[in-house]
Amino acid sequence: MEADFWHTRWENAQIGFHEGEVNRMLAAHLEALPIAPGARIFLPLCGKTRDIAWLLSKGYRVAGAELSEIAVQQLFDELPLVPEVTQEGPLKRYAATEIDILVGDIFDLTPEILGPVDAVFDRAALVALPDDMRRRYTDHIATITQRALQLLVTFEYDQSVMNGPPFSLTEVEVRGHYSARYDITLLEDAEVKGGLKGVCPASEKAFLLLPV
Ligand SMILES: C[S@@+](CC[C@H](N)C(=O)[O-])C[C@H]1O[C@@H](n2cnc3c(N)ncnc32)[C@H](O)[C@@H]1O
Repeated sequence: MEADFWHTRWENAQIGFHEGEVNRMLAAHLEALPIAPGARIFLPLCGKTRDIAWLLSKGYRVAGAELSEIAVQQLFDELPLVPEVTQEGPLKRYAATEIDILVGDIFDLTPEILGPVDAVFDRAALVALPDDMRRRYTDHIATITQRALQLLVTFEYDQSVMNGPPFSLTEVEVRGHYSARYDITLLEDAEVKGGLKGVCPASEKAFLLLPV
């Protein structure tokens, strides 16, 4: 997806992907992550997800990356927190106590700008990207996080019935992207109640990726 696609979605408040409450897979499986209290968790393509508020309330530190400044302004308004905003090369950093969100193209994010992270929570990030961007994205995530462990949430459905995003990913494709770098465990495979976008039978999967 091109940047304009996402900017337009945020400008027009077409954000059906936004859950408005903590993601069920995150709440169910956070305890499966071998991380210490206060760990720093990175949410790529974070939008204004309420997962951030939930993780902060559990005592974790949060980092995020998001293209849309509208999304990030709404995120801080809704937390509510007043950010300090600084420019870091092509990115902006919105920072407050225990939270840093880098605003701009995630492919401009470097390990130095991101800083060390202990885990990645990928919900609606890998599946938001078309096939030709996914290989670049998975390589980049592994690089900028120095192969931090991941909790990854994906959807699988008949792609001929509906167009993405979110795009359908099979377990084989997830393994194709990540098995050279991580041991992969399928934690849960659950039917999406009512179907994806209320129309398409789908399953939602949670994977734990531990660096090898
Ligand atoms: C499907 S939404 C998911 C948002 C969030 N993870 C959630 O669960 O609500 C994908 C988000 O990725 C952002 N995005 C898309 N391409 C991006 C890029 N290259 N760099 C940073 N963010 C990007 C979009 O603006 C959008 O907010």
